[in-house]
Amino acid sequence: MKIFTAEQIRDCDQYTIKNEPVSSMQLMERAAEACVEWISENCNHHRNFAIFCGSGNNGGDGFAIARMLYQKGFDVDVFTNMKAKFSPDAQENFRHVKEITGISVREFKETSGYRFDSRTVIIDALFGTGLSRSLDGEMKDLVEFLNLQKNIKISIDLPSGLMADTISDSEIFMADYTLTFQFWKKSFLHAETGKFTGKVQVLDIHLNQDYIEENETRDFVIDDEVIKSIFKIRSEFSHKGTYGKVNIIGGSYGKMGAAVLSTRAALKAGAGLTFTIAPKCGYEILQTSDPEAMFIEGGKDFIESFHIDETAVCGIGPGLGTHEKTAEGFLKFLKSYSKPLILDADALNIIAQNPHHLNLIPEKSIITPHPKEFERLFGKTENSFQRTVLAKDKSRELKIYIVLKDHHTQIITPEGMVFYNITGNSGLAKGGSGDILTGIVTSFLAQQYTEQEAAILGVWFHGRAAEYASEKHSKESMLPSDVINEFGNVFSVLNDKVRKLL
Ligand SMILES: NC(=O)C1=CN([C@@H]2O[C@H](COP(=O)(O)OP(=O)(O)OC[C@H]3O[C@@H](n4cnc5c(N)ncnc54)[C@H](O)[C@@H]3O)[C@@H](O)[C@H]2O)[C@@H](O)CC1
Ligand SMILES: Nc1ncnc2c1ncn2[C@@H]1O[C@H](COP(=O)(O)OP(=O)(O)O)[C@@H](O)[C@H]1O
Ligand SMILES: [K+]
Repeated sequence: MKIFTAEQIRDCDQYTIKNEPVSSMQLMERAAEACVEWISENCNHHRNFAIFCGSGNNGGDGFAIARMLYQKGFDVDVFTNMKAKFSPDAQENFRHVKEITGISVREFKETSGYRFDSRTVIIDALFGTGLSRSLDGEMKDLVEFLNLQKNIKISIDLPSGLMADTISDSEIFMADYTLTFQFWKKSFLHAETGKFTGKVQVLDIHLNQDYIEENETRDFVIDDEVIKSIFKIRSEFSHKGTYGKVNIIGGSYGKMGAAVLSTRAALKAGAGLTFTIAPKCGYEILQTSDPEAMFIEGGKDFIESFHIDETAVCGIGPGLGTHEKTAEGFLKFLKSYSKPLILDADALNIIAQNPHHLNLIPEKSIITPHPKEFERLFGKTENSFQRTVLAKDKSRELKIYIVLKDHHTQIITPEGMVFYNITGNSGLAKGGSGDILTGIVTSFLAQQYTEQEAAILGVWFHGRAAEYASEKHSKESMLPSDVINEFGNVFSVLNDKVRKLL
């Protein structure tokens, strides 16, 4: 799914109005209907709604939602600034609300005296994509006050105060759910701003497909369509050679688990042949834990020699350690190797020891830093938006793919495209999760996916397996091994998605 800027979304609305054609009032009606449908399907314990409406079209949505919820039998109270200069569509919808005697309309300033009982849901329709500056005065106070209430809160399109594309220092409405129209907004996907949205639900309001297809963006969300276009069904006329050779290179005394997890992830993600290059101290551990993989000794307690089969795809770093002999061997290997690599963890920490080492990374390699590793490699940035900008510069400069790991991991391509992942959860916030990702991506690259495809599919796959694992074990208790055990279920669903049905 494309991520558009607030400006592009406004253009898309206008294009739809002109070319569908549909009146702007009808489009607002469609947006409000989509919200009310979601609310009535999902709100099982609440009958009262306190709806806060601004003067622009977001407020217009709020008035229309108020009317529709009332017609469905819910109790509705509307809060607004009755003397505001409303947009024409908001004015029209406000008029309809005033005609309904069962809906009480109050001034914003009456909010503090209102009884927010526990059955009341607060709906925020104050500002949407039209927000142009930080909230101040009455609106700031109002959002501050609403944020103190314990009630369930739903934002329409965007939490008020949040900009669609950038970070701001505004007071921002803290939603439990955000019902957003048609597209993910970039700010939902970054930590500093995404924390205000709660669970995001994208509602299709049928904006014009021609506009969506023809207008360019460099930012995308990895949705089912993207995954379906990448995933390839395994051919029956195939053999282990068809699915490539993987070399997982990692492990050191005390950190052999990382190599075990990475190797097992590569195996279970479908690679044809998997080898683990690890120090001798890990021989028995690896051969017992992952008997399907072959062991190659790379040192005694840590890896010193990186003798690699040129026909293999290499994932280097999990549990590798940064012993000076390991670093020496790794850097020597990098100097003589030109095929794309997957580099993670200590492989990145060794590279980060000297900025000149960055140029040793073979073109088209995939590096998978978490924010701290990214900072060690490329320096500090002010916030995560700036980090993405820097990652785009570095991807282009070094001609590599950067998998910037986060709650919404980003895959950044040398061409400047950013793919945001929306699978996964905080159950992955545990040592070992990243090692699995390295195994998956290495496995997919060996299976003849391109670098871009392997990174996108791998990150999505890792997150989806984590979702299945958390359903069974909870986010707290699930272990990286549980995530690996869900790979089969992810593949089953993937195969069903792309299989031709009779
Ligand atoms: N026809 C359309 O274009 C559609 C628009 N929709 C809704 O319309 C919204 C966008 O509507 P608008 O463009 O009217 O914008 P908003 O409703 O977000 O509000 C913008 C208004 O607030 C003012 N404003 C901006 N920042 C402010 C601040 N910090 N303090 C006080 N006032 C401020 C602006 O001058 C403008 O009058 C979307 O988010 C969506 O909810 C939907 O109804 C779908 C269809
Ligand atoms: N809160 C979270 N939500 C979604 N994914 C997460 C979260 N926390 C961690 N992850 C994912 O888990 C992995 C952690 O990787 P990393 O920090 O390298 O772990 P380790 O090196 O300990 O295995 C990354 O893929 C990251 O995106
Ligand atoms: K809003």
